[in-house]
Order: sequence, then structure tokens, then C-alpha cells
Amino acid sequence: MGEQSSKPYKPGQPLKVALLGCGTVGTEVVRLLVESHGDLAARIGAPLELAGIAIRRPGRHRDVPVDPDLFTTDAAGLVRRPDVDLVVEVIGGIEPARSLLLAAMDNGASVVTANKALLAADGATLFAAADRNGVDLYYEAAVGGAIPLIRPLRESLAGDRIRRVLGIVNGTTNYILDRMDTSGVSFEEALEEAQALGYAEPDPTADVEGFDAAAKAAILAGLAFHTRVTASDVHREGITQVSATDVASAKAMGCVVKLLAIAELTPDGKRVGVRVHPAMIPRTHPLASVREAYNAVFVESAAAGQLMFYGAGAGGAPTASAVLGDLVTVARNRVRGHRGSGESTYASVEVHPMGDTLTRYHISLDVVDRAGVLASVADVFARHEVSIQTVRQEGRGADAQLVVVTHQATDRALTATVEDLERLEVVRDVSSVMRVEGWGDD
Ligand SMILES: NC(=O)C1=CN([C@@H]2O[C@H](COP(=O)(O)OP(=O)(O)OC[C@H]3O[C@@H](n4cnc5c(N)ncnc54)[C@H](O)[C@@H]3O)[C@@H](O)[C@H]2O)C=CC1
Ligand SMILES: N[C@@H](CC=O)C(=O)O
Ligand code: NA
Repeated sequence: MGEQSSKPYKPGQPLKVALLGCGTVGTEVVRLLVESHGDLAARIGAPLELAGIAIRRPGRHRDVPVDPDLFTTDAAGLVRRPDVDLVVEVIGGIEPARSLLLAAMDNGASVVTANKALLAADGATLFAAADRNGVDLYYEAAVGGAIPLIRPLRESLAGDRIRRVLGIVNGTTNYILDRMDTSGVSFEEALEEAQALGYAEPDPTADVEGFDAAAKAAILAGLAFHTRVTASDVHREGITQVSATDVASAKAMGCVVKLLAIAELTPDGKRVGVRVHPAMIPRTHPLASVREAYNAVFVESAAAGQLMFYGAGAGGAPTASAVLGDLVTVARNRVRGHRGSGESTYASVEVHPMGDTLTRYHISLDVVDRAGVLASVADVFARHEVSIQTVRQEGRGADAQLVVVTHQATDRALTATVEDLERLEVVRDVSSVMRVEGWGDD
């Protein structure tokens, strides 16, 4: 705090806001700006005034209560206007969003963005531009939608030592898995519903292949451990391989499948492992009750213990709430002539490889039903030094199945075990392999 921003506020003047993008989130940002105009002015100490709204398709009907002359297809011109104080970016993607934000900051504007893909790919360039220009860069909407998560990590917990962050950070995939679990709808149907509800990214591959959750995990890990983590540091698996069989296997075990994001320090505190993958969790686990597009994140720290953040992780209005919260903050900073805290990456913690990470697996095997099968299967586990916690046989004859749950082992050993099981003559098919979290000793 305390640095002078590069574009001083003139008392009595409104703060001019440029909005980039007017889709699911942008529309709701405009609505809140217009509906709460008087309250926002009172909270900030100056009114906010829309300077322009950059759009891509001018002919399209937009249900927003503003003067149509505010719309422009010249986003680059808008962010360079001398009267623009604050820029809100809700376009998404890397380019042109990055160039627009850099130009905005070089023009002395503070920025608010919901763009986790950009922050996780190249946050360093953006934060450097914010520092260079003495402006704010806020991004509460980028992780967990409406849930206050960035600010608690960046500010409230800045005096503590965080050990682990674990949660559900993608609304679309949680919605799909929830619908598959509770209503038995297909993956494709559930995805279409999530798109219609405004939860999915413009390209839903970003959601279902885990890219969106990986970007959010990188942002959370960087904040939690005061280091720089990019999306490419995150081990990522999406939910496209999760089958109805996996969901049924989870049900039979008293579990539910969730796409989890986990960032944790190794016990010596020297490395951080960051991963996104589907996992079975017991139905009694608090994350199992996170339904539809809701998100929830647990933070475990040395002094505070366990904290849980829960709320709407996606959707136009919830995301706009977080954007407006940031907008009020950067506007207040501008009025008072200072900036908020920037990035904290002093720790430079190394990334822990996924192969060395301790996880546990649930494996369903379709097996030949004869004496000695269990021994051959157990031998494969023993050869890789993977300890079995439970094993049970289901069905008989052609339907015989072995369901194995392991104790924790390195992910490398578990992967090699599954590869060898697939080669075993008595194993007809490895029908389901999934990591297990939140069960017993982890
Ligand atoms: N929808 C959600 O639930 C959430 C979205 N976000 C993030 O918010 C951002 C926006 O997401 P949505 O509103 O859902 O996407 P959207 O696809 O509904 O809206 C993006 C808008 O930007 C416009 N656009 C694209 N290129 C442009 C350009 N060069 N100039 C001007 N406009 C341009 C598009 O035409 C579209 O109307 C993304 O970064 C997304 O990851 C973050 C949290 C939740
Ligand atoms: N597509 C994202 C939107 C919010 O970040 C999600 O589904 O969570
Ligand atoms: Na948030």
C-alpha cells in the first residue's frame, strides 16, 4: 500500500470504466453497475461511469440497460483513451486480452479481470506491468466465481503458513458429475445443460479436460505458497474419461466422483505439488455435498487450522459480484491515491513431480473366476510395493469382478501396477481406475 497510482484522481470527478466483453459475465457487470449506481458511488466516494463497452459482434441484441452508443468494436482504442481510469476484462482467453490489459495499465488504468487462463499462463507479465505503472490488478472472479478466495489468501492469511489447498474449483464439471450421479443423465446431456446455464467456458474443452481447474489451481498455489506457479506446472486430468461404470463403482463404495484441485507442500516445505484430477471421495466428506455448479475450497494452515470457502463458482451474476467487489476496491484505491498489495513470489518453491506424489487408487478388474486369481493380482501389487487396503469379489463366473482399494503409494508405482494388471492373463479388463481422496489415512 501507499504507492502513488500513475493517473491521479481529480476530486469531484466520476471514475471512467471501460468494459471489455459483454457476454455472460459482462452483461451482469453492466446490470449491477447501473442498478447499484448510487450505492457504489457512496461506497467508493466517487461515481463510476461507463466510458465504453468493447464487443466483438456489433449486430447482436444485448439485453443491457445502457446507451447503445457506448458499444464499440475498437477495444484497443477504448483502453488507450486518456479519460479511462479502470478497465474490466471479461473477454477471456490469452489474446487479445493480454495485449489489451497491458495497454490499459501502460495507459495508467487499474484493471479487474476474471481471466484465469491468462493469469495462469502469463501472470508474471501482467503483474510486472501493474508494478511498473503503479496500478492495481485484481482478479477475485478468476477463482471460485463469487466466493471470496483470492483476497483471503492474499490478505487475511498473509501472516500464516498454508500447507494445503484442496477443493472443487470448476462449476461445469461439478454440475456434470453431479447430474451423472443423481439423475443418471449422460455426460453430453449434462454438459449441454451447464452451457445453457452460463457455467461453461466459450470452449467447454477448457472445463471438461481440466484446463480451467488447472489454471485456477496454479493461481491458488502461487498465492498460498508465495511462489510462481503456471498452468503448465499442474498435473491435469479432466473428466472425459469418467464413465458411467466409474460413477457406479463409486456409488457401490459409498463414494462420489468429483474433479479435485489439490495444491500441497511436501513435508519438508521445499516443493509444491499441484494436481487436478477426478477422484472418488466418501459421501460423508464435506466436498461430497457440493452439488451442481457450486465450488468449495479447503485451506489448511499452520495457525488457522482448516478453513472452508463455499459458494457459487460459476454463472453470470455470481461472477459479476466478484468483479464488482474488485471494481469497488480498485476505485477506492484510485480515489485515495494508493494501490493494493501486489504479487508475493519470494519463496520460489520448486514443483513436486506427480510421479512422486502419494495417492491411493480404486481399481475394478473384470477377472476370470478361478482359484489363484486373487494371488496373481496381489502379486502385481506386491511387486510394485503397493499395499492393498481392501479387496472384494463381486459377481461370479463371467461377471466376476475384483475391487481393490490401495493404501497410499507413489503415483508412479500405482500407474505401473495398473499397466501390469492390464497385461495379466487372468484379468479380462481393467474396468475402472480412479484415485481416492479423503478416505482414512490421507
Ligand atoms: N461464465 C462464468 O461462470 C465465469 C466466467 N469467468 C471468466 O470470465 C470471462 C468471460 O466469461 P463469459 O462471460 O462466460 O464468456 P462469454 O463467451 O459469454 O463472453 C465473452 C464475450 O467477449 C466477447 N469478445 C471476444 N473477443 C472480444 C474482443 N476482441 N473484443 C470485445 N469483445 C470480445 C465475446 O463476443 C463474448 O460476448 C472469461 O475469462 C471466463 O473464464 C470467470 C468465472 C466464471
Ligand atoms: N467455466 C467455469 C466458469 C467459472 O470459472 C466453471 O465452470 O467453473
Ligand atoms: Na472468487
